[in-house]
Amino acid sequence: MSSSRDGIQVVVRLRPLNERESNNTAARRCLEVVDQASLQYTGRDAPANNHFGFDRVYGEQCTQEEAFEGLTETVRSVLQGFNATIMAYGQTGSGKTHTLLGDVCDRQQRGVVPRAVAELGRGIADCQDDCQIKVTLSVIEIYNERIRDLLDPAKENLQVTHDRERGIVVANATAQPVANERDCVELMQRGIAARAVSATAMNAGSSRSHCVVYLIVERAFADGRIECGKLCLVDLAGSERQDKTAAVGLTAAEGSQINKSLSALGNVVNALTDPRGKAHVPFRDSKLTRVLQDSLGGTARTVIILCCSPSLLNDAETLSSLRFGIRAKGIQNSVQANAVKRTPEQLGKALAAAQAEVEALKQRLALPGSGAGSSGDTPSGTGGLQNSIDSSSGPLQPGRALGLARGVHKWVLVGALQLAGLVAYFAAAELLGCA
Ligand SMILES: Nc1ncnc2c1ncn2[C@@H]1O[C@H](COP(=O)(O)OP(=O)(O)OP(=O)(O)O)[C@@H](O)[C@H]1O
Repeated sequence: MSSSRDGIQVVVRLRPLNERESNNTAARRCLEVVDQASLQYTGRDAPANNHFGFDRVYGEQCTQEEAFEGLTETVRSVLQGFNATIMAYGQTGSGKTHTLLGDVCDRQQRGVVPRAVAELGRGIADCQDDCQIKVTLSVIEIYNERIRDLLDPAKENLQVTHDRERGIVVANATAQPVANERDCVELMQRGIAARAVSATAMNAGSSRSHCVVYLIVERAFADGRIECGKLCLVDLAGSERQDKTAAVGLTAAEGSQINKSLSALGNVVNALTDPRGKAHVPFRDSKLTRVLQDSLGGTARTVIILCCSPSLLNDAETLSSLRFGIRAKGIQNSVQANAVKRTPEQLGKALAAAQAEVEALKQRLALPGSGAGSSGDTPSGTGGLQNSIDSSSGPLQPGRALGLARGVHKWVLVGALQLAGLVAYFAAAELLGCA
């Protein structure tokens, strides 16, 4: 299966100053947009080079529609069997939930998630392939290191597993089939309403959990193949300083869990971009990083939306988000489509074909004069493989050329035999459901 090395895309979105920030006498700004792909940090403790470049920078006047425009290709790739992740990152109150969800019922104000649902709907309508398409929706939250199913909140300690056809998944999370955009939006609203939210001094509707919406698209073809793509939309809880949020009791405890999982995320990003390479990547240090394992350094197309406050009151947090984003931009994913799932009939056919190949190769190895069964002093054994070696190897001595070809011929045949055996093994294992 082919894959391409793709850097994680990082875009920045500035939110407008809020009332408290614009009323504050010290309400100066810490960020200036320079152009569509860069900005300047003008806050305190500015680094020597205070220009930061990203894949795209959206200023305070950016509409929800504009914020989504650059994401359509990523969303549509799910219809070709890719995994894609769109994740909002930033301090508390910086606009993550506004960007990802917005006002789900308002066409102007709806955010990335409902727009992605609509985009998938358009992609399905445009699809020319002869296939049946099924879309399922799951909504989960990671709250205090436990994964809760927001479509069935009684399920509250779900586990993360790896699945061959879909990559990293939350096992046993409700995956509700959805027939149209309206179904999907209604269900999403139900899930989001069950999410843990509290009021803090920084945000009246502060999310106390990381929320992940999964849209899984399965395309079943007439020949039995099933292609599966997964769109993972992540609204992270925001990092917060207890002195600023004025959180106490449960809200403070939640804040410390949020910070802990975000620092695990930072550690994963640091390990993946360690210039010395080969660092251990601590994905298992938190549920959040485990859920994001195929999005960070894995096979998914990933876009991070850095949400930032441009107010000087939040300069330290904004600078920290910019630094996180620059680091994350250095992560390389090996983007590749998911494994195609096959029906038992198809697997049976693959198994029979592999067995036939094994038999044919065994017979060929046993044939006198094949040049592969013995140490190779038979005069023939000059198949297509040898011809290609002879012609590509230049003016070799005849004896040497023949010896080399015989050796290679033997090992290629043995290798092919082993490969065919492996194909047969995996086909049988998958057929029996134990792969
Ligand atoms: N681009 C924007 N335009 C207008 N209002 C915005 C924008 N971004 C955020 N807001 C407003 O700012 C407030 C905080 O935003 P939001 O709840 O999205 O922050 P958050 O980053 O999700 O915070 P938390 O991490 O605490 O959940 C909300 O009232 C939201 O409507």
